Amino acid sequence: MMVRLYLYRSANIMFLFSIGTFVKHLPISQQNAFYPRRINAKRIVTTSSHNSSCFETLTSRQKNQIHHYIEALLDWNQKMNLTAVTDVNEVMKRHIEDSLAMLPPIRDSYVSHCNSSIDNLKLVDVGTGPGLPGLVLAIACPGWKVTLLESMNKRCVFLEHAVSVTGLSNVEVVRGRAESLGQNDSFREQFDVAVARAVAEMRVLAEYCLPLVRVGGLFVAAKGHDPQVEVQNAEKSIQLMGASIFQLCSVESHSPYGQRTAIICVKDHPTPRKYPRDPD
Ligand SMILES: C[S@@+](CC[C@H](N)C(=O)[O-])C[C@H]1O[C@@H](n2cnc3c(N)ncnc32)[C@H](O)[C@@H]1O
Repeated sequence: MMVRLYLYRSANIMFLFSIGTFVKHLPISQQNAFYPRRINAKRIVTTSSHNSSCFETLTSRQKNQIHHYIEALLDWNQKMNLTAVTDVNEVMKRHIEDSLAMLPPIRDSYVSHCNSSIDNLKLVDVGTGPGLPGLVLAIACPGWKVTLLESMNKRCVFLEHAVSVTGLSNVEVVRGRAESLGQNDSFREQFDVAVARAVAEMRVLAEYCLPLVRVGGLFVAAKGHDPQVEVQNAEKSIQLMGASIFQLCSVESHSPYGQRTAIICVKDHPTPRKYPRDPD
């Protein structure tokens, strides 16, 4: 009897585990059929996958700029820790294509939601590191005004060098912490879009990024294929910052990371003055 009960329970656990694993690997839009009430997003969409790489759509001038950037990145990487990737082709796939993959969701959601032209958008990349995705987006969209925000001085020195070798005139490098800039009126609520990739979990990122976004603007976080729990844990923080989750967008990236998710939040109200809080 005991053995039968044990076998029955084990079979149930195995079944639930395999369903969980199966669901985790579905695109976001289909995952939500299994978790209908988990995330309070206004739209759950999957972008069409791109058969050709985003890089191929760039002009030859832009492709050259990307090549100069990669050269500088790998050269300086020998002296300072900028990336774990050390091969040109890998940088192209893991960093360039992965950054460019964020463009369609940014463009689509901005055009469908924000009442201003996308051509001269003001974007801040929070925790840009060596310029990802911000510097790559600045190359792809020369009409945008891009601010690269980074707290580490030596990375900012590299960023200034990268801006110089690529000949970009639409990029400003700012050294500082997002928590401080969010309380500085020259930056607070001054951007149409804030982006962040590989900086912190969503709950923390919301407090870094949303104070910088104007009312009606967007915060776009680049995440992996399974951000459900992270997003759920961040819902309260996003609301506190005056925003709501507008869209979860699966992005077919040409990078080896495969499917990525763009989490898109829209700023509905001004952020209360006490946010972002001082980390010290
Ligand atoms: C893991 S790196 C990711 C860099 C880049 N976004 C990428 O995708 O490769 C995180 C970067 O965020 C910076 N950073 C972390 N917290 C920050 C903050 N509060 N304000 C500004 N930069 C921050 C770090 O110095 C680091 O360069």
